[in-house]
Amino acid sequence: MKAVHFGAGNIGRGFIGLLLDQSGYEVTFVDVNDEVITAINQDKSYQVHFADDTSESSTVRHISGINSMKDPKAVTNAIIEADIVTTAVGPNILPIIAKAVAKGLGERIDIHRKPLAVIACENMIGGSTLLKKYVYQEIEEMDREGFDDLFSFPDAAVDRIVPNQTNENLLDVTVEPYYEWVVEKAFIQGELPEIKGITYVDELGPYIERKLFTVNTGHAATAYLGSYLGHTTIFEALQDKTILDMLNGALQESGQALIEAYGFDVKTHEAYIQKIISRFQNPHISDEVNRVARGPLRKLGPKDRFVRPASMYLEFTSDAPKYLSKAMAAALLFHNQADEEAVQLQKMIEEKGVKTAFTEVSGLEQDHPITQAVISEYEKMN
Ligand SMILES: NC(=O)c1ccc[n+]([C@@H]2O[C@H](COP(=O)([O-])OP(=O)(O)OC[C@H]3O[C@@H](n4cnc5c(N)ncnc54)[C@H](O)[C@@H]3O)[C@@H](O)[C@H]2O)c1
Ligand SMILES: O=P(O)(O)OC[C@@H](O)[C@@H](O)[C@H](O)[C@H](O)CO
Repeated sequence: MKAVHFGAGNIGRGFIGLLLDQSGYEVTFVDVNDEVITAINQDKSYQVHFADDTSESSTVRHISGINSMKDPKAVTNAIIEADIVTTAVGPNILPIIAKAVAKGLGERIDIHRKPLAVIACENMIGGSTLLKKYVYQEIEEMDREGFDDLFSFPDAAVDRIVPNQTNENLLDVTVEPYYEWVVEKAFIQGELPEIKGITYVDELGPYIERKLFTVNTGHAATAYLGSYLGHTTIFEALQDKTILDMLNGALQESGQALIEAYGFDVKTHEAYIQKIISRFQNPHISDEVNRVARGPLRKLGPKDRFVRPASMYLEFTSDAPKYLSKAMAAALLFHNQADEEAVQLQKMIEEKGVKTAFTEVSGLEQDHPITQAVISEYEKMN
């Protein structure tokens, strides 16, 4: 069996590539990082190390790489032969890879009619659905029916902390042992891909929102508050009791919103929260605040990890959530010259004022209770 995976980065190598290899797939990584692709083709294997007391590792073999900038035809050919296509490139890159996916699927359909699932493994709601939208923008109207018959874009939730890192061997990657990969099976054409570690569900909504609004809400809150208070790593930030308390507060707020929306069991959800906090406190992982805080414009967006759970919270209470608001204020105070979105956000704040900048990014009105709470926290913190 053959898999094409876009994005040979942290999650690509440390999670999706590993599980595909363990499930018997030959994995072709597609990336624009020439150093990584060259190393994949030279070494033909790499090690995934698990960050715990055991220090165990797993070898990923049967891999090859394509630099999509240098050899787009090879990407098309790989998609023609693929039994599954996956991505882990980041939400902003989906419109870019859509062209290559559309080309590959378009040529594939002329050659054979085997169904294919394309699964975007990104931290967002509806990642595969969005990729499908971009792919369909690249094809002729008359080709859509053929695509609908054969190709599915099941949405997914992926969870495994893989920090940025430098290792002696470029391709090796250290990951936390925990993982979860949930895929919506409803619209998959043909047989469900057999991949060790995937949980197929009928409806992804509760799973992706629980993951994004607990793991990523908590992670981002820790990162922005950590950055504000001068910490460098997530582990270090959580040694600070003020931040740990705020993290707990934010996860209680998003937790109440999730329990109200999806009827999760209160005790089970509390255990989920505590498990996640303990994952953030893994002493074997050094995860930089700047990685977790990356892309504040995306993270403050209407459907993302702060605004959406805060809005859900407000639906059943009369007050804006205090801790989520503090975390959003800290996001507005996030400075990192190496992060394009952070630079852009600070420029917006400087030019338009913080309130207008926040409303433009979050999609909330100026007089919305969440806007008011965030700006009031910002003024206290600035
Ligand atoms: N790292 C984690 O802990 C983690 C966990 C769960 C989900 N995710 C999600 O996985 C996705 C990837 O995150 P990551 O941490 O692996 O990032 P990363 O930066 O380590 O990897 C992204 C890779 O995509 C490649 N890329 C960029 N443009 C490309 C293009 N046009 N075509 C092909 N490849 C391209 C980059 O060169 C890089 O190798 C994101 O959506 C992230 O939210 C990350
Ligand atoms: O990847 P992002 O930028 O959406 O979020 C940063 C981290 O919170 C994220 O990568 C987590 O490590 C991951 O989602 C854990 O499953």
